[in-house]
Amino acid sequence: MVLKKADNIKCNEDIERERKKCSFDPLELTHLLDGGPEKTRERKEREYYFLSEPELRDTIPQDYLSHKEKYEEAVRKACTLFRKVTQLRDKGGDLEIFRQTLSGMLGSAILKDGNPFTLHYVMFLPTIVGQGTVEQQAEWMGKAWNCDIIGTYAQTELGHGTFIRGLETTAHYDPKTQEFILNSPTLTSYKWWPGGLGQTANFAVVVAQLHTKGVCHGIHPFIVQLRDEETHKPMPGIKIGEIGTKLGMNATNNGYLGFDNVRIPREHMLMKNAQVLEDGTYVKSPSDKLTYGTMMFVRVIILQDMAGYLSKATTIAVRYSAVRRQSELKPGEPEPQIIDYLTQQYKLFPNLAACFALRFNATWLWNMYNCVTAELEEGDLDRLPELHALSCCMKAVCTADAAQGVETCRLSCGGHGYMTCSSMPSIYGLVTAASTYEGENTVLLLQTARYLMKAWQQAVGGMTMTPTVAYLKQAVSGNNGPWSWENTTACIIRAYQQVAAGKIKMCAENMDKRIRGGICPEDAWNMTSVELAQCAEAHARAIMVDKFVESVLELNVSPALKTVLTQLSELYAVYWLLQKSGDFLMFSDVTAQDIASLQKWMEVLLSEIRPNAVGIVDGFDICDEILSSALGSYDGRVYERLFEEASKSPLNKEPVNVSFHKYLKPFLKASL
Ligand SMILES: Cc1cc2nc3c(=O)[nH]c(=O)nc-3n(C[C@H](O)[C@H](O)[C@H](O)COP(=O)(O)OP(=O)(O)OC[C@H]3O[C@@H](n4cnc5c(N)ncnc54)[C@H](O)[C@@H]3O)c2cc1C
Repeated sequence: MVLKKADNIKCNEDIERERKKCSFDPLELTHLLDGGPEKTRERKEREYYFLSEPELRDTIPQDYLSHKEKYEEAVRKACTLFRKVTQLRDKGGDLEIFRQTLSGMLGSAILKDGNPFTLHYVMFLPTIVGQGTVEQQAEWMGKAWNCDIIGTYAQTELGHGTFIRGLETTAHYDPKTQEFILNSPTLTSYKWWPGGLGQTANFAVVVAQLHTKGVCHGIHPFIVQLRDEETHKPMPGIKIGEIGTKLGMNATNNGYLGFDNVRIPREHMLMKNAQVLEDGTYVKSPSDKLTYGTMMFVRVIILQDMAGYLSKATTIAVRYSAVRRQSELKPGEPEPQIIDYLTQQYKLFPNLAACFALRFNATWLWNMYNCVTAELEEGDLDRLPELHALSCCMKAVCTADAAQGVETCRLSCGGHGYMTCSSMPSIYGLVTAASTYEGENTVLLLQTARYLMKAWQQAVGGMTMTPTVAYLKQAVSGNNGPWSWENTTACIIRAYQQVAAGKIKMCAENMDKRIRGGICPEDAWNMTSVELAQCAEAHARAIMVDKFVESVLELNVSPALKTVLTQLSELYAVYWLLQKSGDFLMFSDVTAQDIASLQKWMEVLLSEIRPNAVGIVDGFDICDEILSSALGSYDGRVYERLFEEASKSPLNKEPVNVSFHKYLKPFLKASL
């Protein structure tokens, strides 16, 4: 399909019939998701501006390129892309252009296997803003913003990713020259993973252990020049390269980096928080937590991206399921559309619902992030732990659910979902990486659990609780009020909170028992950590269900759309309850009979959503160029497109491949 839907496109008949069945206006949904008709128009204009640019199109599918060619193509496209982005920005465009073209749907349509410039915008620039002094910002921001330099963020090392205090790169201050000397003392101290580091970036924010006056003050960020600005050759003492091929994101140019007595001026340490004075005196940061700022910002963006990628996967899977006919439901009758199998609906619709859950929760967390940062500017750090705990567990649950969701969507497309031209493999590659980067998911859940353990103690001690853990008070008092189960979201939300509180309480008790039994707190923590990670997940699910339901309730949309969104929020709530039914039976007032009636409710919801499924994904309004999928295009011409894609294989360009003469024929004729 083209960027603008032409009237003369001949669509597959089944998909056309689906569109006629829709009970609401998909355009209203599009406007809601974009934030209004004007925003939709702006987005589409932007998509047209970029996607109609011939230089940004693939001449042959990327999968047929070598690793080196993929990278070179990615750099070519990234330069064209950001030239166009800069032109738009200079005409008064807002920051949303960067979001859309970097990590958003548009960006992943143009650079399908990752963008070697992403780290420059997503980590290098924000770190300078977040951790640089006003003078440092004045010096570096202009250069970085105008792409006079390209930066990356080098934190992870070969030996340490999660445990950043264990990083081994050193930065020793030399007061005589007022320079830091950077070194990689061991093999495991080599930086490993930073995007764009391999052959693209010429500068980096490097995280290293700061030593001054013979004392190590822990990790701090430094701006380091990696490559000469003219020749792009590595600077003296810099050992640099690319780490090799990966499951996905093969064009992001992830790199390694080592230092051999690399000297940088004192002013290159980012000193908004901690400082080193000329004579080497160390001035501590007012709060260690200030350095969390950039990380949290990125996590919120990750949530928004997960919602986008899952919307892409569900659009492909739902449209394909409407076109595909297979087997028979009743003997002798025509083959049904596979979307009519309840098991298929069970694969697709909870993921359709999750797209909205992720979106609404990303917006909610974004608003909270903005409030807390405003409070931070005023010196008020009170809500920082709550925000940090939320961003950790929500990032973990959303990325894990999105990866599982994309994989389920791929499976729902049968064999054709395994083809790269379905786009499912590349979407999965992008999404599953997010479970590891920006905080490994289990580790993040355990960070939230640490907060929840403290919150539990506060609730037990009768202290005032912040809103997102206020439900613990009820669990402490044991006063649940009069209770009879009804199949309503209000009841379900309460049950989710009971589960989270029950699991948190159980962890606190198990920790306590172990410690009282003579086990040291650290070992008790490790021994309880499976349950601790699960209690953080339960907390995230309680929040996500609550915020999804609340967001839909507050929407000012037509009754027809409201009904659909309500069904989706109910499905999301019921689906996850049934997935975790053991927990609900153990910790909430839900009984076995209630589970049976909830199962029925879920089946009803699946059948209610069924006629609107294609309308809902049409409402996501992801154009064919962005979907880039033979299975998911608007016109539903799946089989024609699969053939078109196969014809692009270089192997089909010649009737007989050279290997026949070289190997196959001698083998066949050898009379073994
Ligand atoms: C696609 C991609 C892009 C990346 N980009 C960058 C980048 O631009 N810049 C950068 O600096 N880094 C980057 N990284 C690195 C990334 O930040 C790390 O991989 C991540 O922080 C996890 O660290 P690790 O790989 O050392 O895993 P590990 O920490 O070694 O984790 C391995 C296992 O150990 C477990 N584990 C570790 N610690 C604990 C604990 N305390 N308790 C319980 N279990 C634990 C984990 O749960 C996991 O199962 C990238 C990674 C990927 C995959």
